[in-house]
Amino acid sequence: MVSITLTSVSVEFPVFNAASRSLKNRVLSVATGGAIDRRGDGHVIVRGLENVSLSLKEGDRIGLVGHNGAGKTTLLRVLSGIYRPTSGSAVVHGECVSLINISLGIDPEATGRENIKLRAAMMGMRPEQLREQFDEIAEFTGLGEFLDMPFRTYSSGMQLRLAFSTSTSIRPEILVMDEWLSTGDEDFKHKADKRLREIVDTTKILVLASHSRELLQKNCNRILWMEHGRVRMDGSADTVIPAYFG
Ligand SMILES: Nc1ncnc2c1ncn2[C@@H]1O[C@H](COP(=O)(O)OP(=O)(O)OP(=O)(O)O)[C@@H](O)[C@H]1O
Repeated sequence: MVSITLTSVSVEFPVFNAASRSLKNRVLSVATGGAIDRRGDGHVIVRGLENVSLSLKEGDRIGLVGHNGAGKTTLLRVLSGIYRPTSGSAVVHGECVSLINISLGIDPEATGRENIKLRAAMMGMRPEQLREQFDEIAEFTGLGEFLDMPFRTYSSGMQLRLAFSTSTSIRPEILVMDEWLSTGDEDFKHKADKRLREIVDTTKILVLASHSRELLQKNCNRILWMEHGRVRMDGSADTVIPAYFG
């Protein structure tokens, strides 16, 4: 059974060169950022997540919302094993793939074709699976002869096409992503939307951080509203989306 359980998870980032004297009077009345605190030893920390407990089960299509710095990326990183909680525990049952890093596995000097292989390998795709899917991935990029040019010669939209096409060729049980995947030119966006839909339909648990009401409405059935590293609201998309977007 695929599931994710977080119990009292906190993630703290020590900051060694903060102008700490000016932090004394910080109040949490501003919407952005996690809590800034000073530990007993005088060191300043930023709390990316504070005491988050969650249980995600099969069929959950979670949307993460919250202002800048609310803790969405930090939570995605905990779910995909990039960060370990400073305290508390995160237990993930199931194969989890995260699409939160557009530059994962990319070598700017290598060609597009080589980079498809590098990135696929970094995502854990097996060689025989890659051989089977390579032509389809290359075709989906729509990059034609540019696939034989070094990646550094690509525009940002072309880089995105390559990363998107490669990343979305796998079908994990748990998919953790943010909204970089939803950008690109109109032409590609249409193709990408359809591809995204297929992935969303086949994964058992989806966690998507986004500032786009439309994207969340289309893909999510449960929304977590993060604020200052805590969960402010957790409920159905119908309830939380109107509450957050106002
Ligand atoms: N490497 C780091 N060092 C110090 N503080 C960090 C680090 N990464 C994140 N933070 C802090 O943790 C808090 C949560 O950041 P996070 O990136 O999770 O926010 P977010 O909700 O993804 O924001 P956004 O919508 O802007 O992407 C912020 O206050 C941020 O300053």
